[in-house]
Amino acid sequence: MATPAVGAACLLLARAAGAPGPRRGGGGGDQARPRRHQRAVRRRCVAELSREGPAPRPMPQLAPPLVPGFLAPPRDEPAPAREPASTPPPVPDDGMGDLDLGLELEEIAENSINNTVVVANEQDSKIMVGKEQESEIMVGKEQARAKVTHSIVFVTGEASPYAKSGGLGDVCGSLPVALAARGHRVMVVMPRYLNGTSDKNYANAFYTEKHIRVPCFGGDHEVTFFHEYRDSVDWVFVDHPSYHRPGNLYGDKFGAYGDNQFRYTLLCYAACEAPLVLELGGYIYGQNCMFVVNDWHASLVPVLLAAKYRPFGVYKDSRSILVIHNLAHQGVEPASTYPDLGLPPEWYGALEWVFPEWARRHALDKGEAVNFLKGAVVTADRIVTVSKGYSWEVTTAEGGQGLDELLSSRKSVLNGIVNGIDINDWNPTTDEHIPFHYSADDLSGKAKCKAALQKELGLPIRPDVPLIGFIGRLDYQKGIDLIKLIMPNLMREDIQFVMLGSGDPELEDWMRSTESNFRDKFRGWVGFSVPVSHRITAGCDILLMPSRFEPCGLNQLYAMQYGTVPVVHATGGLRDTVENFNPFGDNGEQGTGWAFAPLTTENMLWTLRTAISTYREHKSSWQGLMKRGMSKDFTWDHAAEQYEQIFQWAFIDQPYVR
Ligand SMILES: Nc1ncnc2c1ncn2[C@@H]1O[C@H](COP(=O)(O)OP(=O)(O)O[C@H]2O[C@H](CO)[C@@H](O)[C@H](O)[C@H]2O)[C@@H](O)[C@H]1O
Ligand SMILES: OC[C@H]1O[C@H](O[C@H]2[C@H](O)[C@@H](O)[C@@H](O[C@H]3[C@H](O)[C@@H](O)[C@@H](O)O[C@@H]3CO)O[C@@H]2CO)[C@H](O)[C@@H](O)[C@@H]1O
Repeated sequence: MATPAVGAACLLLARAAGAPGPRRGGGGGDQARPRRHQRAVRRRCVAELSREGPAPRPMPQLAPPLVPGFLAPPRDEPAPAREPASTPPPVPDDGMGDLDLGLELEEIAENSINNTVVVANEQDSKIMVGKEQESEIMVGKEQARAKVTHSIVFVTGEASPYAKSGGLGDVCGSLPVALAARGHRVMVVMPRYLNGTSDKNYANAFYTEKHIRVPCFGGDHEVTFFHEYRDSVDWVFVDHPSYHRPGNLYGDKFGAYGDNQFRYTLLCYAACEAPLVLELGGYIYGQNCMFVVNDWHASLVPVLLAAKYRPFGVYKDSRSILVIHNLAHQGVEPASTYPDLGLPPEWYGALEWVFPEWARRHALDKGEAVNFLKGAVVTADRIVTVSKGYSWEVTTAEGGQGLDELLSSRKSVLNGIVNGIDINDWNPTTDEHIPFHYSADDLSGKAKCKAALQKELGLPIRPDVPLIGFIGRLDYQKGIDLIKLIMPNLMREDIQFVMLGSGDPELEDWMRSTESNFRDKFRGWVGFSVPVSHRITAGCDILLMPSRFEPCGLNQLYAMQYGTVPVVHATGGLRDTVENFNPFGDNGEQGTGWAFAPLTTENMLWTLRTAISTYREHKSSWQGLMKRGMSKDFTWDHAAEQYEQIFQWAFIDQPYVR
């Protein structure tokens, strides 16, 4: 396996336009120090590594005795009071089999290799995974099982329904459930955000009585763990006062929180400890885990595994996979913050990031920074992007946001897997947020959803007018400024347009003013509302997504599932998932929407007009587009199977070590 040396990864990496930068003075502080320091410690490190290391920690057993994590406080310390629980926490399925079915723990242990349970055949598979799960995913379809199961630890800044700011929350809320349904033992570690709007979402999570002290940012910071077992997944919530604040997950109206680096450093340390210290359903997860680290918030995990655990013999048999949902957010802060992270000085090179001269703020700015995501690109055992198209784009100067050279150097371990959708949440035959249900066989409910949406929004109720929708974060990525440019032209057409989004305040204001200028045609719903997003997806005829780049995109998948025809910029996951309409295909009409390129206002307008005239003048073609989209299988099971292949490859290779 290509495991680039950290030193070799100290490239001078250009920051592409739009890539995140340090918020304080272009690197700030004493910027020369880390590099000098790094050279000195690298020399020291070589000497140290050639000496005999400390005695390895005992490997954990399948059953207790437990191996406490490094950061667990001494056992005689008083534990904080247990949060009163109205009902006892449910007993999780340990993923190791239902002992009532006749298997003894020892027998399972004998069958296990590296803590993975090898399933010989379908019959065994039913036994080994224990209780049959009543997941709704299984409705109408037998649940497929993994051939080899693992202990999987997802680490993420958000997971639906607990906390969601966008697509990352959707994926981390449903992929773990899909993997658990296939027989894996799955834990998700994320912050316990309180004092925002989501407190009630954590109501069933109970205090575990475990607390650890994280040595970083000049002190020992106590974090505690809460736990909920739901949908066969162990949802673990890391609790710390810095996660308890009004505003959204990552910032408030003044911008991103200044201490995000601290908040997600805590999360990463806690995630490394959780499998060692938490007895969930009576068992720890132990040291043979598959860490799935998502985006920059979780990116310190593979660095910690390599720098702070493996040198002491811990997590030697674990592997880590970095899942890149969006390269636009990398967690970049001034180089002077490196000592705050509690990492050995010699690991500075793994996170080192140097801005090109043009991106520096003043003549004395050396552009030195630390970059969390880069640290994971260097140290993760494998890398996954959320579509195949994006896995190529990130290796190009245009799409790599400054990490393209490094990602190219890791091509042999880089794959793309298109996201799935949670059909328990996003299903027009059962959706609890929409007023009428429908399917490809009977679309009458969709027409009723459209009328209900028009009524709800105060638009004229007209069945034949094309209703176009947009849903998304109001961010440069999503190309809303281009929608803004075509709006005067579009408003001359006999159409209706509804936008749901929040983010950039200028775009929010533009949505409000466009609504007041075109009261019979345009609605701008400023804010974040999951129910409204469902009703727009069901009620619209067309969904517009002119994203500049889109690692995967979920709204176009939801749209197709709901018979809403997507019109998208052919980029990343949008190009991978939306098939261009072709009225003259080999077997008749083909395609599920329109994917246009290049991304220009003329092209977008022209494509939208083509879609509008197809809607108006070619009703049967339109029905074909709707039905082909609705018949696509975007369920998570397919993606989950592909993730299993990545797990297998990761375990075949040696883990990252220096
Ligand atoms: N105002 C609002 N109200 C209610 N719901 C709203 C909303 N704004 C957005 N949403 C919801 O947030 C999600 C957005 O998901 P996307 O995948 O389209 O984009 P996002 O850029 O957030 O995700 C990133 O991660 C995902 C997951 O990997 C990738 O698909 C994507 O390309 C990448 O940019 C959808 O569920 C959408 O309905
Ligand atoms: O699910 C939606 C996206 O959520 C994540 O993106 C967030 C990002 O990780 C946060 O750091 C933050 O981004 C701020 C950025 O750090 C800051 O420099 C400035 O540009 O403002 C940004 C917005 O506050 O918020 C992002 C969500 O808005 C996740 O990483 C993405 O993959 C998801 O697309």
